[in-house]
Amino acid sequence: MSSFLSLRDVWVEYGDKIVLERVNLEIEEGAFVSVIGPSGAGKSSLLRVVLGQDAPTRGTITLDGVPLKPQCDSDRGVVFQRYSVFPHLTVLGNTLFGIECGRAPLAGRLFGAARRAALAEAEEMLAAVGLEDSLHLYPAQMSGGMQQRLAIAQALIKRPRILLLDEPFGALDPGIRSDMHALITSLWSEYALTVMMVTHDIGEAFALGNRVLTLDKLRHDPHAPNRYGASIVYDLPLTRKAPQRAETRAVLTQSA
Ligand SMILES: Nc1ncnc2c1ncn2[C@@H]1O[C@H](COP(=O)(O)OP(=O)(O)OP(=O)(O)O)[C@@H](O)[C@H]1O
Repeated sequence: MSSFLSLRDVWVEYGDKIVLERVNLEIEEGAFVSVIGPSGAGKSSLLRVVLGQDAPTRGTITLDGVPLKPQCDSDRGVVFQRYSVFPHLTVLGNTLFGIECGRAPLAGRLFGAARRAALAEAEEMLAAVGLEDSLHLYPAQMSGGMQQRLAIAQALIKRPRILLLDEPFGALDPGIRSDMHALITSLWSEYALTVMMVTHDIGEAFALGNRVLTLDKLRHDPHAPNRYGASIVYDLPLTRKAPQRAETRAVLTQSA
């Protein structure tokens, strides 16, 4: 039986450069997987193939036993290090846009009762990330932490089953980072997410994940540095569990 997300013999190559080779990975639903490794090891490349932004050059990726489509879809949401929000839309507009794109792909706009329902949904999601008092602000009027909260709301509004995080807190100050750690832990449980997070911060990897993967090259050829790619060299299961819903409610209320 295949697990929730399954990578079998996945390779990522750019021309003659092998970035990832023979990546085999089984991820259970509800896991929080942190991915660490040296710069250039292929962490973001791994995330991109799971997101469907790039297709692996070899191998297969399945979600619930079904091959992943090589395109982004609502099963997968993503948050990058740099703000991926639209500067010309307010907080509410940014969040609503995600719903309208999904439900009215041609017009890009909902009307009447459908729009009112979408607004209520957007407001609820923004409350969950602690932005209920900032609905009418534009991104330029907000701190980096608030912009990342908005980016998380945008990713979650499509109700993805997998949340992909690429250095999501890398640009934030330490105090704000720890608030964001509490928030993401709460959302992991509250929305029953499977999370895959790339980070350079080993402390963050172990603090947030319940499984830590290290990507690195097992083989090096100093005369041909592109010849071998990285694979998973360590795969550490941790005993950390997603918090209970009652606990997350308390954190969400505090961070609001
Ligand atoms: N589109 C591309 N075309 C060619 N090479 C690429 C492309 N994308 C990534 N690479 C190369 O693949 C390698 C892995 O890049 P990737 O960004 O996945 O690594 P990373 O582990 O996330 O690095 P970092 O920690 O520095 O962000 C790098 O050598 C990079 O230059």
